[in-house]
Amino acid sequence: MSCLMVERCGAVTFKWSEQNAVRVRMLADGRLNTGHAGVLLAERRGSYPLIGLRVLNTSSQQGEVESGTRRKLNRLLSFQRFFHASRLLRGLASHSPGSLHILDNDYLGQAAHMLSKVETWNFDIFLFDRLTNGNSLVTLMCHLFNVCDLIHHFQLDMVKLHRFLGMVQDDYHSNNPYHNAVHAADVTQAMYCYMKEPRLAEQLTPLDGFLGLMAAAAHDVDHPGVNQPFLMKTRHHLASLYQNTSVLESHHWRSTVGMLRESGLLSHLPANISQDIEQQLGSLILATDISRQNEFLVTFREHLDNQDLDLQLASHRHFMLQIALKCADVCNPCRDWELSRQWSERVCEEFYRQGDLERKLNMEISPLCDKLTDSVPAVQIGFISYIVQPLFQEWQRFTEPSLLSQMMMSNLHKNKDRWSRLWCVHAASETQPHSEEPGGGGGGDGEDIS
Ligand SMILES: Nc1ncnc2c1ncn2[C@@H]1O[C@@H]2COP(=O)(O)O[C@H]2[C@H]1O
Repeated sequence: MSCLMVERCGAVTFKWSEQNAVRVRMLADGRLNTGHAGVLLAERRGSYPLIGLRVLNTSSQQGEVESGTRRKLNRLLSFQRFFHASRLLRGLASHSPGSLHILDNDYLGQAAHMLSKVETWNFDIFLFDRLTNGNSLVTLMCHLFNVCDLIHHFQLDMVKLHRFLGMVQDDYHSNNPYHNAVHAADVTQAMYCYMKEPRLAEQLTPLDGFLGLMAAAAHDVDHPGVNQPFLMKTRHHLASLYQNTSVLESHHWRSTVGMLRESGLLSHLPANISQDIEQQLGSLILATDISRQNEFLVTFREHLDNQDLDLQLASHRHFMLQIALKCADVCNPCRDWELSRQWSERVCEEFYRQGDLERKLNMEISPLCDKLTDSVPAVQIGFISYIVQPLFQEWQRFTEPSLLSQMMMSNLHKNKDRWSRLWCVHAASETQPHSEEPGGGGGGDGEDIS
């Protein structure tokens, strides 16, 4: 028992202890300088380029940036790769098949108990992540693939599946407060709940189930923790690669395709099938671009008004998978308050970090990213009002309405009221008479939210 505890603590310590973190970072920097990691990682990920954040020299107005900041920026997008490589070199890959063995039986028992209720809306993904020692995404996906009979249906090789899921989980940045593997697991759990909605479940094929879960798990992989406008204004090479259009989503998709090919997960399928899967995954992941919210909402509303959704048509099922994934991606305000509040704080923390970076670089601070003026309650009220509520109103109509969608709407209203009360308290405590009005949403992406 004590031996197990030491190993378990060791695993956690490796991830979080500042001392070890510094060591890993120094290793990362060393490799960055010698270029060894570039070689090593290029071998591991042949399909897409190593990311280096080139925010420097973007504008003469920005002036000189001190070298410490320069180093930090270089790390912003590449650290995960170096971190992962260093773990591989030391045989510490978190997704090794035996990784759960270092957990107490007690923890495993509780995690298994949670999985037996995976379709419940108050599933606590933060607790599940702790119980699985940070392996929530891999553990959840393996479980869902089993219960949906996808392993048997697609004759998947379990080793390859585990390897693929491990790569996906590891390529999320654990130092992002919001866009990390726990968010991916949360979206996957929500997606599963939505695919279980009677109106959808009756019609979905195994391929739909496979695509829905895979897209949810991978939809934000390798997210750098800053948004598209930031990548554009800093002239990041991904922005030029994807011509300033769905830059992050395109990267999430192409990264997923790279990992699929590298793991060989679909290599036993005919080429036309695996190509179709890659394309459909792309269409699903690209639909999560929040700047396309209005486009999807209008089409969804039209279908509902005309009552012309025919879920026996593959194209209509695909559209509903896109909508379900979009709902899952922004469903955190529909969760119970305690879960919802944590996501709200995390997403705002990520916005504020971007804002702090922009301030440091003498750049204009992006909407919602200024911790001095954009309070969490104000950001939440705007996001709920302009993004979440309009989408979930239509989703509720689609489900005719189901118990789940009624519960989500009830949570949404309660959470909005609670943020409104908190906003009043916050506004009253502000000394300046011109405290901000609640508004905006969606992470300052300049999205169309009319
Ligand atoms: N609780 C929240 N408050 C504000 N914005 C959010 C919240 N949850 C999600 N978002 C935004 O919704 C966006 C959905 O797409 P992204 O993952 O690119 O980035 C996400 C965030 O910018």
